[in-house]
Amino acid sequence: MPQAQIIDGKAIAESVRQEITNRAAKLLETSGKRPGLAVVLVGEDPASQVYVRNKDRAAEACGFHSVKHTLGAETSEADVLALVEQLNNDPEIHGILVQLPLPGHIDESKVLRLIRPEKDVDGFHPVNVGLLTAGERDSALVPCTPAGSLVLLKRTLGDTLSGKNAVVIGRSNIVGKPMASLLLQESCTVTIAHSRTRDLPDVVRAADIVVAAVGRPEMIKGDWIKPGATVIDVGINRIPAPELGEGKNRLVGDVAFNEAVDHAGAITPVPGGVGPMTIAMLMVNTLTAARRLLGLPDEEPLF
Ligand SMILES: NC(=O)C1=CN([C@@H]2O[C@H](COP(=O)(O)OP(=O)(O)OC[C@H]3O[C@@H](n4cnc5c(N)ncnc54)[C@H](OP(=O)(O)O)[C@@H]3O)[C@@H](O)[C@H]2O)C=CC1
Ligand SMILES: Nc1nc(=O)c2c([nH]1)NC[C@@H]1CN(c3ccc(C(=O)N[C@@H](CCC(=O)O)C(=O)O)cc3)C=[N+]21
Repeated sequence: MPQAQIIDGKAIAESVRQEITNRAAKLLETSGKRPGLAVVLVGEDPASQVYVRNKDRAAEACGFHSVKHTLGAETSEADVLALVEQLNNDPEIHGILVQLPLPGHIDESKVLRLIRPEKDVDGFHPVNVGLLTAGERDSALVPCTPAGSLVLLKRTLGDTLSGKNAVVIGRSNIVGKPMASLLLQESCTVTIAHSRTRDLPDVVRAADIVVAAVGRPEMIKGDWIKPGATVIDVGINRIPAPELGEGKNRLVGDVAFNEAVDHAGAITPVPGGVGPMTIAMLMVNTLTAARRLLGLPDEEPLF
């Protein structure tokens, strides 16, 4: 079995961001408007700070108007809701993202439901979840990580997803469930696995496409992968890396990459796979939201 093709999420994300930069420049030319993205970070979670910084930088690089609101961990729920309301009504802002997780004293779903669906560039609002589930993907805003994972699958497999067995491991609202929706709409036969699934290795062995979104480092072993299957590893886990020095850690995915490369036909690396795509698809959603709020038709979808 030849070693798996490594799916270069970094390069594909860069090509998507380039396309968005071009489209935003044209929008500026024709309408004098820049897409506006507001990212809200509450608390000091280090990983969230990295992601929010990446998002802010990507938006700037795409020529967007980008605003970062950083609030202290003790900020009241009322203050967060008031900021969301202010952003809902800000004509310069077309996309709002409230970085998760929020501190425990704040009701996440209350905050997410307050975001105007048209500005919900995470695609977490029930209106967008409903549109996606109902198959009205073209009028929804689709969650960035599942959308990015689908772009990687299509760039790797072309339009051959129909009829393939797909196993999504994980059923979260931000990855697993919307990922399963997207794969179903591509006419895959979709299995959603979770912590109560029995005989998980055998379930995974039946899959032509595996999407791992569990949050457990290197849980999915190489011999769980059907020879030639395509593996999308969403997991981002920081594990101690003493070889890099005292107290150092490194990123690994949910898949035991070094084993899986000997079984898979194609696989995403961590880092450099799904992560950059999440950022790229946030740019896509922000431009889409801006055009719709400006009363302009959607452009050619990227997936
Ligand atoms: N690259 C990117 O852009 C992004 C990466 N991530 C990463 O993806 C991973 C998943 O995140 P998220 O979707 O928020 O997941 P959650 O932590 O919300 O949920 C984890 C899911 O995995 C399932 N699970 C846990 N243990 C097992 C097990 N032993 N066997 C099978 N299923 C199991 C859980 O099952 P149950 O429902 O039964 O509890 C749950 O559905 C994390 O590592 C996160 O960092 C997340 C978002 C974006
Ligand atoms: N409202 C909300 N929306 C999100 O989309 C959201 C969120 N909250 N909370 C957390 C998760 C996680 N997430 C990532 C974004 C970028 C990388 C990313 O850029 N990863 C790089 C590495 C970055 C690093 O160095 O850690 C890579 O995988 O190559 C990873 C993970 C978005 N999330």
